[in-house]
Amino acid sequence: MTSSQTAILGAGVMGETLLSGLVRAGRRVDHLLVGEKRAERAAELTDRYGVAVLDNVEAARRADTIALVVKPQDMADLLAEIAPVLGPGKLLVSLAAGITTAFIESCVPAGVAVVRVMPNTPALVDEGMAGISPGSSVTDDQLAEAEGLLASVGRVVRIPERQQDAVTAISGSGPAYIFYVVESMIEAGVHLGLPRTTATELVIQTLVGSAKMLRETGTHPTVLREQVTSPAGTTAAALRELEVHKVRAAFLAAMESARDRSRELAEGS
Ligand SMILES: NC(=O)C1=CN([C@@H]2O[C@H](COP(=O)(O)OP(=O)(O)OC[C@H]3O[C@@H](n4cnc5c(N)ncnc54)[C@H](O)[C@@H]3O)[C@@H](O)[C@H]2O)C=CC1
Ligand SMILES: O=C(O)[C@@H]1CCC=N1
Repeated sequence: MTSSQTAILGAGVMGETLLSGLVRAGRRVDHLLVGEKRAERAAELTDRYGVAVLDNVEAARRADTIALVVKPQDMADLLAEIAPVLGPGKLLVSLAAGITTAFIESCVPAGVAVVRVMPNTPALVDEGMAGISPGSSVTDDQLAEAEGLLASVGRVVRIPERQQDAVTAISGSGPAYIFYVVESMIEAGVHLGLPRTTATELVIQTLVGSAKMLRETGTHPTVLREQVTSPAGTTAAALRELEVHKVRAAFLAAMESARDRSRELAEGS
């Protein structure tokens, strides 16, 4: 376990997800620092984890690895604030959608290592999926350090940075699409007359079971779907309606839109 200090600047949903994962993974709380603009949120995190909350500049000065977990729109101001205490040897790990390593490098002194990551919220239960890409001056050890932060809360894949907007659209935003499908199926169950608690249990266990089949059998989803679809049966009737309502096309359009929005965030809008 590393003995160096890690700072998390911006401790909202994703910042706390990373913080809690590092704590669960056995990272010593006195090796973790938090910078958080909202005082009441900072107090909440100190209460919950016993972690020290400092101002951003002090946290960035003390830490070797600095996770940037503010909204993309807040990134330029945060970098301007901490740039004076950055220099070679510091590692910045950005979790922000859209923001490129080139942009971050342009805001900080030369020689600062920058790694771009796109995580997702299932990291909260150690089932996260993260895509990770190094900037222009990252050593193997620094990339491994950044990878280790995310590996403590799930899986990590190294990807070329040009794929980050697509990764954001698929796995970064992905849990929201799954939760949306789950909500829709529960509502449908209620519509069909099931008690809400029953519908909820049926849908969640079906989701978990299906996910486990995908992972454990390694069978292609098309084959698994065909196995459920009896000739002239109930599933075929349902799938025909999904095709009529262009659900597959809607998923493609939705993810293209997320990819495009990630690109726009890079331009500060
Ligand atoms: N929520 C998610 O599922 C995912 C979020 N992300 C990325 O993580 C980043 C954060 O997103 P969320 O946690 O959802 O947003 P959030 O709004 O919950 O958290 C952002 C936090 O940053 C704090 N903050 C803002 N400016 C600050 C500053 N200058 N210094 C210190 N703290 C500051 C805010 O008070 C807030 O607590 C975004 O860039 C987003 O693109 C990436 C993948 C998934
Ligand atoms: O919605 C967003 O912009 C962030 C990035 C990926 C998931 N949540």
